[in-house]
Formats: sequence, structure tokens, C-alpha cells
Amino acid sequence: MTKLSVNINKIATLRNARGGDIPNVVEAAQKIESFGGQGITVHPRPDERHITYKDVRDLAPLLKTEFNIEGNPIAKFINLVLEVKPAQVTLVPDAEDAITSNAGWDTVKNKEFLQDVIKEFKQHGIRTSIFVDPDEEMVKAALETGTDRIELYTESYAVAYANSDKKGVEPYNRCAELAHTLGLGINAGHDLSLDNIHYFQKKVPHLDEVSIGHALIAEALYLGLEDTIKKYRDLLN
Ligand SMILES: CC(=O)[C@@H](O)[C@H](O)COP(=O)(O)O
Ligand SMILES: NCC(=O)COP(=O)(O)O
Repeated sequence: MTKLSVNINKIATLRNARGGDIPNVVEAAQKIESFGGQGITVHPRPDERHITYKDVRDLAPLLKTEFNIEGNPIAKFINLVLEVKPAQVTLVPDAEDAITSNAGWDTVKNKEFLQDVIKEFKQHGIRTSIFVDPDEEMVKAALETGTDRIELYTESYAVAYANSDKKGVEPYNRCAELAHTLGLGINAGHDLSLDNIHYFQKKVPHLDEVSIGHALIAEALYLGLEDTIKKYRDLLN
């Protein structure tokens, strides 16, 4: 079974559009959990344009499922994660000005840096995952960073699938087989949706968890949050 972690960045985007507290992100996260979400993911960015550092602090003591905090491990992010102690931290090499995450780590070039931050998180009992492109060389070098898991960056799969190119899943299949052989856990995320998730999960073995936000919140506009989550859970079982 693959766990569904719901990324609530877009709930915060909606709230921030008016500056008030509607919708309340903690309440939304609790509803998501009650509807069957098996984890909550947030990706606080340095400009706090959606999830704020305060949101992260507010959410942490109230969540009943796995809390996953994603971000670039700059000093203030590291301090936040060490304070809040989520179940999992996912390291993403975001550029400050990127609209959204757009690349995985170069685990060869950043090996020593990643080793240091991962060691610190693991010393505090926080599971680590690192965001990587579906590239076997990056997966091999990920093992040397000491990370518990990798998160496969699924944008290229989503684009290929939307263009009816089923071969787009092949590098993910190879990387998942390799990661599993190496003893790494496997997460995946970015642009996964009700349309493309089933094929991905069928073709990519050993998938521990997917984190889904943008499409899921958009789909919930039509289907409602509860039914949307149920559909994902059915497709992932
Ligand atoms: C790490 C990743 O894949 C991103 O999809 C992400 O967490 C979404 O971030 P935004 O909501 O800021 O686009
Ligand atoms: N790690 C990926 C994530 O949390 C959600 O990405 P997206 O579904 O918003 O593209």
C-alpha cells in the first residue's frame, strides 16, 4: 500500500489571498485526516507565500497522522524542522525565485552538504527524504548521503502521461527498483493527479508514499475534499 500525504500549500494560498483566516489551514488539515489522508505535507518557502512558519508551528502539535515538512535546508528551515520535529523532512533544492519546485538534487555534487544536514535531522529522530530526478546516478549517490528515503520528482512523468506517452514512467520504474535494492525508501510527488496516479503506482514498485497538493485541491473544487481523498485512497490501494 502507498500512503497518501496531502500537501496543503494551496489551502494557505487561498487563505492568504484575503489576509484573514479563511480557510483555516489547521482545520483543513484535520478534516483531511478525518477523510482518510494518511499524512500532511507542507512546503514553507522563504517568502512564506503560502504556508507560513507560524502555520507549521500551529499544525505540529495537532496532527494525528505523519507530518512531512519540505524545503531547502537553509538555516531558518533547519531550525524550524528541529524545533517542530515532524515525522519526515524532505529536502528540496529550491531556488528562491522558483514558482514551484523544478529540479531534484545533484546528489553527487551536494553529497557532503546533504550528509551533514541529514545526519543532524536523523540525530533528532526525524526521517529524511531527498527530492531527486528519476536518474539512476542520482539515486546511487543518494545512498551515500545517509538519507532514509528519496522522493522521485514526478513532473516529467505527469507531462509525458498528459501527452499519452506511457514510456515516461520507465525511468521511475528503474530508479524505484534500484532504490529498493539499495535499501532506500521511496516517495514520489509533483503534479500527480487523479488522472495519472493509478498508472504511476501500478508501474513503480515499492512506493511508500505520494505527496499530492496542487491537483488534489483543484479536483476537490468539483468533487469535494472528502470524495477526492477517497478516490486517491482507492486508486493507491
Ligand atoms: C517538492 C515538490 O514537489 C513541490 O511540488 C511542492 O512541495 C509544491 O510546492 P508549491 O506548492 O510551492 O508549488
Ligand atoms: N512533494 C510534492 C508535493 O508535496 C505536492 O506537489 P504538487 O502535487 O503540489 O505538485
